Order: sequence, then structure tokens, then C-alpha cells
Amino acid sequence: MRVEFTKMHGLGNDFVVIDDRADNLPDFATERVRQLADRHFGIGCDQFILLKPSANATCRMVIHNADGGEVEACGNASRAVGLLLGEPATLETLGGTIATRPDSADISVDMGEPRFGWEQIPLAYAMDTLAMPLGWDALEQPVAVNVGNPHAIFFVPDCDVVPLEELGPQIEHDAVFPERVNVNVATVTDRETIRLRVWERGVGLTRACGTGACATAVAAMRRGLTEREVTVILPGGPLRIGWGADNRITMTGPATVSFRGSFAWDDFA
Ligand SMILES: N[C@@H](CCC[C@H](N)C(=O)O)C(=O)O
Repeated sequence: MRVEFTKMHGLGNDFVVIDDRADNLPDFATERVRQLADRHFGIGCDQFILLKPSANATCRMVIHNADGGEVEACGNASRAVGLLLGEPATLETLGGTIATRPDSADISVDMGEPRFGWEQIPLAYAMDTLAMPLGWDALEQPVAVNVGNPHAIFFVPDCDVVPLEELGPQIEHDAVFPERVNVNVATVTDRETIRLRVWERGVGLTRACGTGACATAVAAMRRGLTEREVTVILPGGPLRIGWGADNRITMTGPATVSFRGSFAWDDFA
């Protein structure tokens, strides 16, 4: 059996997308996803995205990190799937149902409402999520936000000099985050602009993280550091993030098809 895929990216955060809305493919086990995502032995991607039928939405978007683990949300992949579907659509995810729509050359996504309760992040025990009383070397007092998936955001004078490849994995796996966490280091450059680098749970450093941009924007707004509409500049490029009076987050940015291909099911056992 051959399986068709589309290789896509949002600002360099890349995906293998498989459209199984017809629901006739066998299950993708963790090990098969890991092999497909491997950059040396597979197709290579940060996230593996499977589209399945949904009773209540245009489709169900199943999201796996490169380590094989299934996760609740992926902002950049939501834009990519929005581009593939080509018209306003709703995507059922483990983190909730979100809505995508074409917006000029970009795709806009209604990412839903952020959550701030310690048990909603989740954290291991009760604490202030606007300034967690914890630190890892020079990274201190993060804001914790759940935007479908869990994020810790550290505001620092210059995010480019933080050794995120060392601190990211330590923080991701700290016992205070029972479901692990995405680690964001952010620098507010003015009231409408934030620079951001992200160590993604289950992947590592990526060129961009859409949910990280949403969580960071909301964290900056909660701390009074920015206006309610900001540009978040990631290594792969900018995203526009708004947090409306209706408490919903909107993310707007590009999505791109890199190439299409197919593989034999038995090549990835
Ligand atoms: N790249 C993503 C986030 C993907 C999931 C994340 N690594 C997690 O484990 O929660 C994005 O664009 O949001």
C-alpha cells in the first residue's frame, strides 16, 4: 500500500501531513511516526499531522511530535491544514475545536481561549502562574499558559543569548510540569513587538511555534508589557497575534506546501 503525503511548513516549523479523511489507513503507531519524522532515516519533520473524519468539524487533526507522542495543539500546523482545506474550516483537536480562514496571502486561526489555572497548565502543585516562584539558572519566574497545550514563558533582556539547547530539555522534563512543557524565551522590544525562541516539547529547538507565539503574547499582555495586538518575531519569521475582548486568541501568518510525495507502508514498519 502506498500512502500520499504533503510536506508543509509554517515559518520553517515543518510537517508531514497525511489526509485520511476517507479513514482507510491503518493506525500510525508511535514508532512508525518517529521513523517518518526522522531527518536522516525518514521524511523528516517537527510534527506529523493526520487528518481524519470528524462528526462535529471539517476534520479531526491528529498531531504527533517528532518523538512520536500525540499532543493537543499545533498553531503552525493549523494554518498549514487551513491552507490545504482552502476555505474556512473547523479542526477538531485534543486541545479543542479551532477555526481557520484564508486572510489575504495568509491563514488566520481562532485559537480559542487561554487557560491560566495551575491545574489547567498543568503544574504539579498550586502556585502563581503569572510569576512561578521557580528558576533554572538565569531563567526565573516564568508565566505558565495553556493554549490547548502547556507553555512556560520566560521574559529576558535578550532571548538570542539564552542557552536554550541546554536549559530547554531540563525545564521541559522538570517534575513541576507533569505533562512536560514547551519552553519559550521572549524579549519585548516595544509594546507591539516580541522576539521569541522556543524549545518545543517532544521536538527541541524549532524555527517557529504558533502556540508558543500565542501563549507568549497572552503572557506579555497579562503582565502589562504589550498592547492586545502584537507581532511575534520567531527565527522563521513573524506572526500576528491578537487577544480579543471576547477572550479568544487570533493568530495570523503564512503556511507553505514544500512538496508532495508517497511512501510504501511497509518501508516504515
Ligand atoms: N509547533 C507547534 C507546537 C507543537 C506541539 C508542541 N511541541 C507540544 O508538545 O505541545 C506550534 O506551532 O504550535
